[in-house]
Amino acid sequence: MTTLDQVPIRRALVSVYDKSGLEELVRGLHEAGVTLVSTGGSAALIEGLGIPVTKVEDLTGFPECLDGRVKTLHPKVHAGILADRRLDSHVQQLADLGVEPFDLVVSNLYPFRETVASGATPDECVEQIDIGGPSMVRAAAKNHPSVAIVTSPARYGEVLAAVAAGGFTLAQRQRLAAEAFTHTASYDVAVASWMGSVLTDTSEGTGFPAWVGATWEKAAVLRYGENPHQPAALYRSESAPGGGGLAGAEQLHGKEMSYNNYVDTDAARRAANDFAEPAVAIIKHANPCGIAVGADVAEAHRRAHACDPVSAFGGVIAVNRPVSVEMARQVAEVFTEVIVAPAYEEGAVEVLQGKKNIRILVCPVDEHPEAVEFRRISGGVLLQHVDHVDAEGDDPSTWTLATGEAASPEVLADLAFAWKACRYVKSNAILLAKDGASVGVGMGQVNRVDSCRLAVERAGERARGSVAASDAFFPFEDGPQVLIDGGVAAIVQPGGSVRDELTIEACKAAGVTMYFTGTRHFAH
Ligand SMILES: NC(=O)c1ncn([C@@H]2O[C@H](COP(=O)(O)O)[C@@H](O)[C@H]2O)c1NC=O
Repeated sequence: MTTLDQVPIRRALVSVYDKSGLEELVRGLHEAGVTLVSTGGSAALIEGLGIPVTKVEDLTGFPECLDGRVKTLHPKVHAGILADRRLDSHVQQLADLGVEPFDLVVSNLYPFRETVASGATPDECVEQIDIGGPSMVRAAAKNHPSVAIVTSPARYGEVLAAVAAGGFTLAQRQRLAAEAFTHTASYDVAVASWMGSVLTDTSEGTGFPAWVGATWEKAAVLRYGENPHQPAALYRSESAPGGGGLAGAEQLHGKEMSYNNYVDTDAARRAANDFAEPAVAIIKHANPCGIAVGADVAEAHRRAHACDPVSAFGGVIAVNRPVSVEMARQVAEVFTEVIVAPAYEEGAVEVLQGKKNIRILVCPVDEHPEAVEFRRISGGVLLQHVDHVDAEGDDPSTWTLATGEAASPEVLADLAFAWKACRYVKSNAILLAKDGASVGVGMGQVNRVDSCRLAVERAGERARGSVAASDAFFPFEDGPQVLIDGGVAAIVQPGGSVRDELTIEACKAAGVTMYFTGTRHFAH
């Protein structure tokens, strides 16, 4: 079979919902002598420009009908798109049938995602499921050896350049075809996801639909992955609520973000953004080495940093309010890999830019944080609801006093802070806090007593009079005993061990208050 490298563009089918850039495109096509065929709204726009255009209904002899549900779904259109002009038999059949071939199809689809996001009714959403558009796009993409398909207004400049150059090359048509199938595949995933979870419940009451699809668009190739021998890239979710999140953050300064920077920054944002008051989290290797709230961000940062200044070196900082100049000055004193904030007050970025290497990111606090998280395992993926604050058992008024005197409002506030903060620490997690700031963190140990030792050791003298939170129950009294010996005044933990009595006895003997939350906050 012969290969058609360049196919001159003489006849184009135009049917676009997004009409941006259409005027320049059709003017350019017309000036280059390209014949235009088009659907209702697109044809009206072209006609309005004084450019000759054949309406699809005049081509087919069949009116657009059913409120636009049937426009291009006609053999005269689809035979013109699908004829493989490398085959004499196809060329002959077109001639016999009196069908003229198309060299170019320009189409983009009804705004289904946007309609769903607007809170439209199911009927309105269904009406925005494009049928004729994807059929044309897929047909032209399949037949890329003969036809060029363009789905993005961003490509219109290339179309005009190709027309002038004698047509798209085969390699260009292949790339456009791949882009077109991405366009329709991503569209269909959005439709199928909505149908299987919003329109109807395919989860059989479990809350997890029978099928889950997601589409991701390459945003950047990273220098490398977790280690230099691992190639890596960043892909952006095409269905993320608001389309933002960390993957959509704007970088104002500094070296390119690395794979590990993204992982740590994600952990940092998650920790800082869950607090209502000004909060700062400093993360190393996905664990907080300091987390604190304050009257303002500068105070929160000072206190978070003070938790473990040694580990904060080379850390990633997230803050849930605009960075002030005062905070920027403090941050600039310490080697910091990344700072991420919803905004920067005037002058703050300039102060931070004094440090050549710090990566400065702007990323709004997510209005609708993702409710479900995925974790890949070999051959599959695990889904779970994100462990957001306000889980049952997070409100101190629901806690049970297991032993000791009821905590004063100040101590209770510290316990509530510690309980909230410890969920951002990898298990087994023990977090010591005082006055709304962590003072010692024991993370990621394979037994809870070692996490207690680590937290107390890191807190040093500050352990005395602090409060402790444990992300899960104590299986034995050895862990709590370490905390008691370190001078901890009160403990909060889920409770629920068969040996809770031993832990209660140890606290009682030391006069230490202990609350049970009934909720666990493992983070693996
Ligand atoms: N039904 C059809 O035959 C049909 N053919 C093309 N469309 C869509 O109609 C839109 C363009 O319509 P108009 O040119 O009338 O503004 C495009 O988004 C295109 O994908 C159709 N609409 C829906 O399925």
